[in-house]
Amino acid sequence: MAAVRGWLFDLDGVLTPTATVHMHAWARLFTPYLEQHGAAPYTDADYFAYIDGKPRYDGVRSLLESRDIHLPEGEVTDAPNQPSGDETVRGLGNRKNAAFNETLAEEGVAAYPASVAFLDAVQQHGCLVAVVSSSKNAPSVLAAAGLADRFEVVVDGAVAAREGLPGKPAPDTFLRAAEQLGLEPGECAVVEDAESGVRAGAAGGFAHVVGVDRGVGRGTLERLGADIVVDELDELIPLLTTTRESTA
Ligand SMILES: O=P(O)(O)OC[C@H]1O[C@@H](O)[C@H](O)[C@@H](O)[C@@H]1O
Repeated sequence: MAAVRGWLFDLDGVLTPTATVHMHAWARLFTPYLEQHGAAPYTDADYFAYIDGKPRYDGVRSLLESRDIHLPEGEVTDAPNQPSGDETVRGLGNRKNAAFNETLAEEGVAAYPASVAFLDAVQQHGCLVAVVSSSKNAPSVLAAAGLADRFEVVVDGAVAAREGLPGKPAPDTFLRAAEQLGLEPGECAVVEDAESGVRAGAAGGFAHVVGVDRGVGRGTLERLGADIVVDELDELIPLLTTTRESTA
């Protein structure tokens, strides 16, 4: 860890507890939808396997494919409340997003204290930091959590769409963040809680992939490529002790 000069953090589930907000919003979409369509019921395991960490419409498509349901893509402007039978992938994604924003506005966001402690520590050790999130809501979540000014670089879902970067599990968004920090992938560590995110980190040739176990499970995170798994990020602070010398 001493040679790491840049930390590339996922947001939802790593810095803020918003993976849970996303998870509930997806359940609000898919529980009634799958029931109405006579498909196998939606479970939390579906979220981890098919949706977690992926860009919004990739998550919709991936879950529907698991039930052998194939819908037209539609347009980003498709209404969230399309009538039954006329739904599109994008309309369903927009329905989930409305549910997400409703909860965010009602409940607000407080960052994980241990993650903020780790962020403080890596910055004190002279490392550069970026957020790499599939979410187009990343800027509003960062602002709500009081973290908007803490990162040199933010590569979120909107940046990825604008630049045509494939989303996680492809490594491209992490690689772009390293490039924007002016660092090689081998000088950066990726921090992720989602299966798709750990896969992306493992595919990118980074110095370390840190898994944060928020429900996926230590064994799965390790199998997919995490070389360290923690329950909370402040467990890593003692490993940073020599970083300042090596980056000076
Ligand atoms: O719909 P958004 O906010 O652009 O986010 C897409 C995805 O963003 C990821 O960060 C979350 O882990 C996923 O659960 C979410 O579905």
